Amino acid sequence: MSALEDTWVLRGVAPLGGDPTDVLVADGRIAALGADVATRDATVVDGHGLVALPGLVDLHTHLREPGREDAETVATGTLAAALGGYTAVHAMANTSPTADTAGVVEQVWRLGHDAGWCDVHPVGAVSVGLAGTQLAELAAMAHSAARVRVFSDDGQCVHDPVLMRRALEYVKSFDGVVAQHAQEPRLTAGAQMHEGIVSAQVGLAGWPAVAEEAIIARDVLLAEHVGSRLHVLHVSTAGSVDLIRWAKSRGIAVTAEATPHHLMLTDELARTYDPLYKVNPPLRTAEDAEALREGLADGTIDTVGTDHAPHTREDKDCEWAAGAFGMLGLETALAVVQTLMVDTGRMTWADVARVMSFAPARIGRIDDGPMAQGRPLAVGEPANLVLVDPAARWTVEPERLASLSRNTPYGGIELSGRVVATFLRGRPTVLDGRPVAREGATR
Ligand SMILES: NC(=O)N[C@@H](CC(=O)O)C(=O)O
Ligand SMILES: [Zn+2]
Ligand SMILES: [Zn+2]
Repeated sequence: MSALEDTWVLRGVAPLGGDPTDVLVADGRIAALGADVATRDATVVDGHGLVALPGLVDLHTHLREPGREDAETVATGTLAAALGGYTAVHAMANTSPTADTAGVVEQVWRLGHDAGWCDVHPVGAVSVGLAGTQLAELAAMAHSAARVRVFSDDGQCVHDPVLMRRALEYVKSFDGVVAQHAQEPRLTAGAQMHEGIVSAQVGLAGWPAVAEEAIIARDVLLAEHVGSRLHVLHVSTAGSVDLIRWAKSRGIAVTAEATPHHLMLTDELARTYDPLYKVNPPLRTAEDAEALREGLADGTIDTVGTDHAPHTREDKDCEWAAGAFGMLGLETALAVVQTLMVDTGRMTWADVARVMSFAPARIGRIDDGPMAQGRPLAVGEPANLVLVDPAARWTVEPERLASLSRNTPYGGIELSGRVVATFLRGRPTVLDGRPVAREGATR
């Protein structure tokens, strides 16, 4: 690569929404910050009016490869991630075969590396085949080339308390974390949507809030008992936020995630009977969504995770009960967060960097070493950056998304904030809102 290609000046950008400055990117790192940095041999990006954030990190992405390459591949999902401002994603283990061995996690890691859009950190399954009975080879995955630190049966709840306890104990030896999909299976058998007034009116089987809250209550106590790290995925109820607030006040090592869709959307959408709005956990009430926004703003909720869950048309263009659970998220997450939290004055851009980059990188233990993510925008740090135009307003058009699937719940909705550029260790993956393929990358 010539100097021209790997030296960049980002003119007049606002790091974390602060005072405008120039950023010099050279040799994959932030080489200088300040007014009028040298431009010789550099490509200049006019960044006036743009906010610079550390590259976003998702702790909760479904890439569907191996097994469901008709819904998403590592290449298409990570392209969607780059366009959404992400420089790293954690790929959930509910693939086919399950990512429950060193071999499968290394395969996913390598596919991500070869595609080159962003770093892919595989999540390892907690139990063999996500079956919830036998512990998977956690240490082998941790010590593989993929260096797995996050373990989850996401899609399924680790409902056996003994298995959950063993997993929490086991991951301590390599500073891992168990990420729980909190869903009591007996209380949610056959459930289709949130249990409440709307489910009664539309006649769909309900998924009660207590089915989530009971597992969170149990798991924070288990995490306290064994002195291990617990991460709660896709928190969806006001009661869950209260439980996590309580656990944190006791000093329990729990972190929690909210998804963009649980922050923005409610169970009223089930009245459409369109399975586009069918997701696990289900969209809840307006009061629950407000409690999540409050918890995100006050730090009870640590991260926004997309739970990007691509599904094919065949799995979504059907009646509600037959539809698959899940919705897309990578290309819209930052705009949803800006629209709900920044434009309303509830969060600053520094807060956005915290919940979408610093905290998820720290939880996943990828904030260290040459591949470090979620680092401050400072001289010497790896140049993982996203430039956002906060003044842009756009209407989500499902057909224009890079994901192989089309199941976004935001089609036709106007959001604010567009990703203009994404840099992965000094190399642009997105410029002018369009993908920039790396030479020799797989497609
Ligand atoms: N969220 C969903 O509704 N679906 C996810 C699984 C999960 O995150 O539980 C999927 O893999 O499709
Ligand atoms: Zn889940
Ligand atoms: Zn998920």
